[in-house]
Amino acid sequence: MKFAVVGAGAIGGLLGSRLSLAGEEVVFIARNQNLAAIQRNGFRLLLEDGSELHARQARAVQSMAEAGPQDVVLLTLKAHQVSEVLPDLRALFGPQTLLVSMINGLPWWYFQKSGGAYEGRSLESVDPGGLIASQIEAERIIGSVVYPAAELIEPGVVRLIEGNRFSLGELDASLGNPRTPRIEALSQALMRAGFKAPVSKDIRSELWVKLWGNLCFNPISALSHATLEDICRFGPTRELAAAMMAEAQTLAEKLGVTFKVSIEQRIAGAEAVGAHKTSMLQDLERGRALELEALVGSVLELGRITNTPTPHIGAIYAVTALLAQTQASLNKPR
Ligand SMILES: NC(=O)C1=CN([C@@H]2O[C@H](COP(=O)(O)OP(=O)(O)OC[C@H]3O[C@@H](n4cnc5c(N)ncnc54)[C@H](OP(=O)(O)O)[C@@H]3O)[C@@H](O)[C@H]2O)C=CC1
Ligand SMILES: CC(C)(CO)C(=O)C(=O)O
Repeated sequence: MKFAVVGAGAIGGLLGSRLSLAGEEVVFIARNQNLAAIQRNGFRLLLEDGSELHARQARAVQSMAEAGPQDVVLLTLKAHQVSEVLPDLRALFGPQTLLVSMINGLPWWYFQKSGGAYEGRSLESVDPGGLIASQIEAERIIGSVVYPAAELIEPGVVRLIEGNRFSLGELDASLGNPRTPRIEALSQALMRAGFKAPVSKDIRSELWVKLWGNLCFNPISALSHATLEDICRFGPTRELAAAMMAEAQTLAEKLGVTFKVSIEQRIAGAEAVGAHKTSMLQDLERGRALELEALVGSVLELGRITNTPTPHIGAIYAVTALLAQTQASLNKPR
């Protein structure tokens, strides 16, 4: 299969390098030093056991028009970066091209093909004016939940910290056939590349269990510079995280989401990850934009839509948004 990886960073690099080594035809859409490094030396993947894989055959181009139509587009950008690639993205689309959204947080497509009371509604917090939804047909989209932790440690080099699972789901799985031929083929390709790629009957509920942790641990870590372990072991922040998760669970259940684990179990899972900095803290420390709207702003938006009080989430959002604003002004070229 022909794969284009749009976002040749930690997650995109992990996926693209292993797919390339498994014999798939992979092209990274990259830029700047990352583009030069991949063109010069392919993509290197450092595994948890210290071993290394080297995807020498992987191509990298800056222009999506140069890459041309693909079988699958893996969208592995940060949530706030999606809108900037829209003008060129359609060059990758053929009539049957799939787009797999491999991004943390509530996605722009959340209410597309959902069959619920909010069918087709766009989320202003992550897709202002519905621009993304207008450029990417819902029929192309496969939802995914990203579980591995990885880091782009230098251009063209990704270090895998832990994990190898990417859940997949048709957006209308709950309305019809969750195991379509196209999602089965995608799952098989990812499994041939060494990943776990289960096909979910309810990708939105699985997405929420991941988001349940991200919406609290990521902003709290950015505000405190603490790791997941620190946050879970310090009583007041453990209680704050639990309060935020309870608010989120109330509003999500109004939307038909089912949580298969308890708040305490989810917190225990985060604590088990250990002394790991969340991606939001890593972005803050590197002076990069934060995925605050996708992880927290979008949840507040759903709270308003469902008329659910979210005081703890709102308070943490306010302070983190100010932090992001302050950081942006400090990073502006003088
Ligand atoms: N890393 C992790 O451990 C985890 C990440 N996730 C999620 O996965 C998603 C991807 O995260 P991650 O891989 O860490 O992010 P990275 O920042 O490592 O990768 C994003 C890549 O996209 C590139 N990019 C951004 N805009 C463009 C553009 N217009 N044209 C070409 N390239 C572009 C960036 O290049 P440049 O550097 O030049 O900006 C960067 O290489 C996020 O939603 C994240 O929250 C989920 C679980 C864990
Ligand atoms: C790595 C992990 C799971 C920690 O919350 C994550 O999703 C993130 O950092 O964004």
